[in-house]
Amino acid sequence: MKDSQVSQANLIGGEWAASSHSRSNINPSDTDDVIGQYSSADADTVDAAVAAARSAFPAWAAAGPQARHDLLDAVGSELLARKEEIGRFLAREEGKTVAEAIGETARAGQVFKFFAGEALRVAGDAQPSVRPDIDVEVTREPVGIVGLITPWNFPIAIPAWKVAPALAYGNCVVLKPADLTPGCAHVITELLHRHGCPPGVFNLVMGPGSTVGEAIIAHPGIDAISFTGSAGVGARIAETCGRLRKKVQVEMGGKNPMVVMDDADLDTAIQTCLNGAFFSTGQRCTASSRLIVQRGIHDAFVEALSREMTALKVGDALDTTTQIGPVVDERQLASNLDYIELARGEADAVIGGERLELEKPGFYQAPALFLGTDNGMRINREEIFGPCASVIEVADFDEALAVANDTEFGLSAGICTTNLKHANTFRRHVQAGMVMVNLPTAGVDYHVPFGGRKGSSYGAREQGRYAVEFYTTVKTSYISAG
Ligand SMILES: NC(=O)C1=CN([C@@H]2O[C@H](COP(=O)(O)OP(=O)(O)OC[C@H]3O[C@@H](n4cnc5c(N)ncnc54)[C@H](OP(=O)(O)O)[C@@H]3O)[C@@H](O)[C@H]2O)C=CC1
Ligand SMILES: O=C(O)CCC(=O)C(=O)O
Repeated sequence: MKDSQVSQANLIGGEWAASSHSRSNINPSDTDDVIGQYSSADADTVDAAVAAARSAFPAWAAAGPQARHDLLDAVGSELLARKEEIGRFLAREEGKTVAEAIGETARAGQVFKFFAGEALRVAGDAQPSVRPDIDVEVTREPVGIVGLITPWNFPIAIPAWKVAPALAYGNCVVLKPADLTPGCAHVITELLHRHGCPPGVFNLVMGPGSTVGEAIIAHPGIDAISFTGSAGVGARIAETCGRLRKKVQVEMGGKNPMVVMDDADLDTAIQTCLNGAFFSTGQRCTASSRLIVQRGIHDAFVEALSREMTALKVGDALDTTTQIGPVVDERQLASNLDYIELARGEADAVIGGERLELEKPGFYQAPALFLGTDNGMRINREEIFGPCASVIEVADFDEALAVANDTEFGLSAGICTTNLKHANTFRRHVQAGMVMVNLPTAGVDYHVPFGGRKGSSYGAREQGRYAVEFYTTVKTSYISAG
């Protein structure tokens, strides 16, 4: 145990509430480094959080835009001012590189600032009625109490992009972060608390999804659920919320295609694929896991990508020379290694993919490239969520587009090409919520909608001004002079 180890509590009704159970938060780059003990909530804690949120809701819903703006703006400013310190903490907790973690922290700060502005811009509609002497007004009201369930792979940005719009539009929040990475959500909680968030408006309940998450989903006092995570859990949550008549938004996995055409600039294609497939240790729902490469460029592409991939430095997330941090935990690493073993049977060849033993005890894996694969293989159907990508060779543009769309997912899709017709046709016909031309499939802006189609997403889009659709409900009023 190190000196920096802390003991962190949940926040219920504006009070820090330690539980009798806690969980050790472990650094995946160095499993001897215990970051702290984080309280584990239970169903009673969830009850208390929901009761606090319900009693705070009328005043917060009526608080008006200035108070909401000021709170979110203050949190955003502090995240930006402290992005390096908080970013290093994120790298230590989750394992992405310091540069990526500082970038993610800045993104969380920008998200809070963006929704501070949006709190001032909640607009309605005034329309004439089709009947004489009647006015119609369409206004937006908060949904109520929202339960937010977040994953470990963006431990500060995803809580930020759910919490900030929820509060901006006048909702009260119960947040359950991933049990692997509660520390970053705790940082946001501490900032909201210190910058004067009224008691009960925001509540933090840490602990496992199987107990705390389930209690949030089932709770009759929660009006809406926003979830990001695996496809299986997301689908079950959407079904349960449908049955319970709760508003729901689920963001799940991807099997994102990156098409490389013969006319692509090879350097652009290599940098785009390296980033999209392997950066952030491949632990992004937007990662490019299927590299669909046209025959004429295939051999040069494979040669250059293999060379660049094997040169990537895997190591301690806190070492600034590291390019690929560790996998988040032993379970995810074991799952990646199982897929790599499967690839040894399915693909013609596998480059990399070994477990690495480095100086510190951590969950290190060499990036893996699967060659000579086809789109029907399991490695090309299931989300792996590690630094692993397949190459699928195709004859022409039509085949590339058909392979890109032949998946149950539809989150992000990309194409590397210098041909405007290919770029435009791909943009129009690819079945994905986000399309990238000569850019990695991962790494998105904070002020525009984020989300997918088919098995990747269900419900209204997240982020940007489109977030208003999920976090508000519309009321249509008819007014006659009488
Ligand atoms: N789309 C994305 O961004 C992400 C996708 N994934 C995918 O999911 C796989 C597994 O990762 P994992 O972290 O286990 O993803 P999960 O879907 O299990 O976790 C996401 C969040 O949901 C919670 N949760 C889990 N089970 C339930 C439940 N029954 N009811 C309510 N909440 C629940 C988790 O809690 P807790 O973890 O605390 O128990 C966590 O907060 C990855 O390998 C990857 O394929 C994972 C993370 C992000
Ligand atoms: O690619 C990004 O910038 C965001 C990815 C993301 O939200 C996720 O992996 O959950």
